[in-house]
Amino acid sequence: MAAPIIRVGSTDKEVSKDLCQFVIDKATSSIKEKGIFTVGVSGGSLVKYLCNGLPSFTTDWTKWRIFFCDERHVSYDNSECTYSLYKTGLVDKVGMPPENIFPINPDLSVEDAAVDYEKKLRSVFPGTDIPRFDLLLLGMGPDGHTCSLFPGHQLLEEKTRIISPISDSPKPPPARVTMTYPIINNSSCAVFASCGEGKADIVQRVLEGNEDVLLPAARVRPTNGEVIWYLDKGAASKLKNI
Ligand SMILES: O=C(O)[C@H](O)[C@@H](O)[C@H](O)[C@H](O)COP(=O)(O)O
Repeated sequence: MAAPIIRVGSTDKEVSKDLCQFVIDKATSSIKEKGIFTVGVSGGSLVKYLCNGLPSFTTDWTKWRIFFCDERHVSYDNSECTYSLYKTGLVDKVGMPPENIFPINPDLSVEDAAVDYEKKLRSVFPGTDIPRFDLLLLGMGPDGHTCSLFPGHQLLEEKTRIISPISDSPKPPPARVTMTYPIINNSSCAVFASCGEGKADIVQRVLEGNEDVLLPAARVRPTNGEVIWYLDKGAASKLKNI
């Protein structure tokens, strides 16, 4: 895999604008090429970056298929529910058909919700052993986690399941459903967005560190794909090689 591409904006607002432009360009080329755009989104600050920027763009929203790189296993009316944040912040705003976004079912147990979600996901990628997303949009926590894949967790070693439950997430809430590396590293393009000086240390460790135990975000290395980092000046402030 080629080295990650790093794009630095002066503020988080500029990161949001540049990131959304990139997402729209990806969608445009995927829709032109295949008639569909498959994208995975994450929670946390990424919700703000995408929902503040994407609604102002023109695209054929009917051709989008939005999945979740991870989701908290909480009811839809819980403020922690990532799906509900995108439903109100993007889907309803742009008039996207609600059937084009695929939530995790909070009424099932976390294990059954993961199985149910994988079935829904595979229905959009018929005939493929491991679905290949056009784009995965990721965040990274201060400990280097991404999706709901946390340092030292046995899920980092998952080699067969593409979607897995987790019930001991160190980042609350504890119960979640997450993509695993087999599907993440089969994507065409994985994009991280991180802003703020609080992320500077972990960004430097992930992008320039040579730690023998790779941090979860550093393990995102699509076999036939690219990794792009959208950072603001604060998050990039400790990088030496840019
Ligand atoms: O739902 C979640 O909790 C996320 O998917 C999680 O992986 C998030 O992306 C990181 O924790 C970074 O979050 P921030 O960008 O808000 O620090």
